[in-house]
Amino acid sequence: MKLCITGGGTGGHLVIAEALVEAAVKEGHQAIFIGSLKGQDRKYFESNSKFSHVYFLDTTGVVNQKGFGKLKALYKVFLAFLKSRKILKQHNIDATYSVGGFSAAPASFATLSMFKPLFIHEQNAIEGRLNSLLKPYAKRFISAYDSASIIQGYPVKDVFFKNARVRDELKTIIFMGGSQGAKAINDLALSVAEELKNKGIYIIHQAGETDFDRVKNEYEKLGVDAELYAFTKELPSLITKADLAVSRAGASTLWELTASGCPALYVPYPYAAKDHQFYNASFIVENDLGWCEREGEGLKTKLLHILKEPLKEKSQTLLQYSHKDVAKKMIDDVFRVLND
Ligand SMILES: CC(=O)N[C@H]1[C@@H](OP(=O)(O)OP(=O)(O)OC[C@H]2O[C@@H](n3ccc(=O)[nH]c3=O)[C@H](O)[C@@H]2O)O[C@H](CO)[C@@H](O)[C@@H]1O
Repeated sequence: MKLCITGGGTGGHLVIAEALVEAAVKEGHQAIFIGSLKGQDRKYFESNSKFSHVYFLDTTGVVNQKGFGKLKALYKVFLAFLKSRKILKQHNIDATYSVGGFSAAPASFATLSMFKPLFIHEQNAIEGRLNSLLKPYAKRFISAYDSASIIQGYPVKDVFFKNARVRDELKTIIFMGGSQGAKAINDLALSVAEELKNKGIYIIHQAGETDFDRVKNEYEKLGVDAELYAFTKELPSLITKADLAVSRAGASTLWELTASGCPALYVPYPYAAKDHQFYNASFIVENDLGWCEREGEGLKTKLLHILKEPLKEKSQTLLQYSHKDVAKKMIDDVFRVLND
């Protein structure tokens, strides 16, 4: 089977594309990638991936544009749609899996225009605009937050399950800002760094590329020896080391922490479309698996309170909420649909 995987923009979409291509290749299939020149698509797949071919088309987001900008963005999508049709034909693609984000639009529409099946993975608790638009025409709509989804669970990498463990005692804390870093989480970490040091709690901190130097300087001024990263491919092993996380509620990170059994305080990105990060974290709070607090004055107090909370029960229960082999199930499902 020859698949096209499309979409991206941020790490949260791209890790799903990565999980899918890895599962596809493992099952003896081939996959190409169609993404955008904008966003993080090239950083993830340009020089190192399991895709047989990768294409980065000239597209930008449409929904956030106004007036002439919107027309220009739509025209770019149209040109990329024509290009995608050529690419899909050239590779004789059987089906397309969209992982969402604006860069998914051209290849998704091209797939439908060629009467090939389109599969969609929605990462978030609130549907993205493009995903909602395409949903009625898709063969499948897979989401960890939808009880009607034919496949349950989130396609988390195996490594998180392999190294999962029950957290009992708070020795190490990890601060994570998602694929782009988060200033609010960086500021929170710095505001409690001395207290953590005094309690003997070791700090791991993924600060993002743009704020990295400032955060490094601040830790130096405070005399706190934190293990600091801008962006790191070592996140799975860092999460394994941690007993508690303070994190944005990006869907991939949230399900990775869940699979790992690491309880977390989620601080949703306040400007996420339709506040989806808050809703991503809602099930964590509703099921007493962790905590969620919006940015603002109460955040530091909340974290200091959580430092005294027991972790074991939450950690144990988190492990029961994870589903293994979801990416493989998604690929097997495409194969089944094509051979029905
Ligand atoms: C600001 C925004 O709109 N963010 C969205 C984006 O988040 P974002 O791109 O931050 O995505 P997630 O938190 O879902 O995933 C980030 C991924 O990058 C990995 N990682 C991160 C940092 C690092 O240094 N190294 C590393 O490997 C994480 O392990 C994870 O696999 O996509 C998610 C999935 O659609 C959404 O839920 C988020 O709301």
